[in-house]
Amino acid sequence: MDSTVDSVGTDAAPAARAVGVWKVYGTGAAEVVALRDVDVDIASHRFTAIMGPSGSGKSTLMHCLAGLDSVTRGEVWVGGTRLTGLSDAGLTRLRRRQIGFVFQQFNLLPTLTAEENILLPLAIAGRKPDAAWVRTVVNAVDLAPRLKHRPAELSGGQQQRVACARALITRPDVIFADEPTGNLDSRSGTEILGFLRESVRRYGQTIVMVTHDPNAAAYADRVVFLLDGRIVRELFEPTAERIFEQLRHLEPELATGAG
Ligand SMILES: Nc1ncnc2c1ncn2[C@@H]1O[C@H](COP(=O)(O)OP(=O)(O)OP(=O)(O)O)[C@@H](O)[C@H]1O
Repeated sequence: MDSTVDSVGTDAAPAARAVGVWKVYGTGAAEVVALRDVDVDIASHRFTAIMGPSGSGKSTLMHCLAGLDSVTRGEVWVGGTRLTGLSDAGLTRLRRRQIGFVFQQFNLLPTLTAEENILLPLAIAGRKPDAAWVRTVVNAVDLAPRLKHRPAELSGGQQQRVACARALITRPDVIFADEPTGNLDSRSGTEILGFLRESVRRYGQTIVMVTHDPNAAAYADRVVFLLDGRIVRELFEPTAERIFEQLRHLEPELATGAG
């Protein structure tokens, strides 16, 4: 495990925060409380993983932190901006400028080349690419020979590397990665996790990743565990073994299966 980052504590202001966040879906008999009074600070220049059993609220928390979903009560901040209360246009602007996304399904535009996909967030924001930074990012994901290829001509791992480069190209306050290795074989998954880890260490990127996989979460500086909409534990400088141990307490059926 790369431990060049001193992962416990940082002087920088959090890159994102949830303060007393509740998320309730539906009403009456159909009501589901997905988040219950969640407080979390996402440290800047750190890699944070969110774990927990299915239905515990991981995706909901990520979507609320990223401004993709509204909260029922409480506040969400990204950088110095309070998301709660922003108009739809304001939220869209903030997502474009301050947030990057990596999805399980890659979500590349099929008609664009790898290079065009990578540069798309800059094009949408009307920003000129910084040639040196583009080169750095493309080399970091080892895609230089594939830039003119379309997604259908790339392997899953290569497509996810394009998606990572696209997320990094604007140097956002936070990159949110939703099961980024969920659709990849283990070798490609390891490459992606190595790249995410490196982007924190070398470029000071902030990353939040939802994952079910203890081996993936072990790349993070910190793992936050959700259960039934609440944050119940956290681990700093985690190992896969310690993460698995925590999950065994949260998921009794996993313990039975493992025993
Ligand atoms: N749009 C929605 N409408 C109603 N209920 C929802 C909606 N989205 C999520 N939920 C419910 O909120 C709870 C939390 O869901 P969420 O998807 O955040 O969990 P998760 O931990 O990401 O699960 P998984 O690991 O299975 O993806 C679940 O009970 C889920 O059924």
